[in-house]
Amino acid sequence: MNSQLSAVPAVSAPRATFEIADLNFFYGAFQGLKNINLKIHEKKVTAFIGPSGCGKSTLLRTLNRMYDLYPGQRAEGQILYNGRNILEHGLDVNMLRARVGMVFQKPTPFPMTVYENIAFGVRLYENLARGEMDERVEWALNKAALWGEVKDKLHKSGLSLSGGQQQRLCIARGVAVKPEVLLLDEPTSALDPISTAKIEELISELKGEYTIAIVTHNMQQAARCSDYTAYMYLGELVEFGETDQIFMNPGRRETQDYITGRFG
Ligand SMILES: Nc1ncnc2c1ncn2[C@@H]1O[C@H](COP(=O)(O)OP(=O)(O)OP(=O)(O)O)[C@@H](O)[C@H]1O
Repeated sequence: MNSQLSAVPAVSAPRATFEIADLNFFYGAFQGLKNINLKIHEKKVTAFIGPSGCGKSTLLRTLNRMYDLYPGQRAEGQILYNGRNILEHGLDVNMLRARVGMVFQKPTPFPMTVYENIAFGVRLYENLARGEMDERVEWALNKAALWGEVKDKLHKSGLSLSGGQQQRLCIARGVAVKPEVLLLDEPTSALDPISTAKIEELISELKGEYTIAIVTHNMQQAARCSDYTAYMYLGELVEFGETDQIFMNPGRRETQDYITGRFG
């Protein structure tokens, strides 16, 4: 008998891109997030779900300190990103936002050409020769599954594209600076079903290379696109786990009520 043990592949825990510990967030005197503890896993999609006003966008906006732009908003606690607490004073927020890109609910192309929408952000961080910039623009538009539709319109205004194309242009703009993380805040809520399907396909493709966090109101979208799901309610994280488990076998009654539409 062959006594040699067959090789068992090692199952390693996924690496966390962000480790959020005891995070509290305040809009002036109002507390928008309460003691959040959560890991966002590397090269996976994490969906934030929960009823309106529960703090999903607030949580997303802490991950690249977008809230810094608004007076009176502040975060306390710790968000470790590559071993560093990004909530610390003195952090270079521009560098953070280059590593952690964001796409908003409403497509927000700059009032510039398709080409410039992408080149503009790249120029903030890199000094590329014209040919290299052309390559980067094509690469980013390909990543966002948009190149075929716009390659003959590179010098037309980004605002002349359809809503779904504009949103993919915003994703291309985010990807062009080669971030590590993409934060998507309800990226398809303003789009028709065909554009929504394209963005969902894109999310599945991008997750091989990027850590993605997505806020969505669409339960099917969370179930289709994400690997992990966080259910939030009134500023608290109620339940977090693998998406299959959260949807098929939630541990908390509140989570089940929400995902089955019995909430409220
Ligand atoms: N600028 C602000 N000033 C004060 N309170 C705010 C501000 N933005 C959000 N809030 C409050 O913080 C809480 C969380 O809001 P947030 O936008 O994160 O919720 P959400 O879960 O993303 O909601 P929705 O699904 O409706 O977008 C809400 O009670 C909201 O009213």
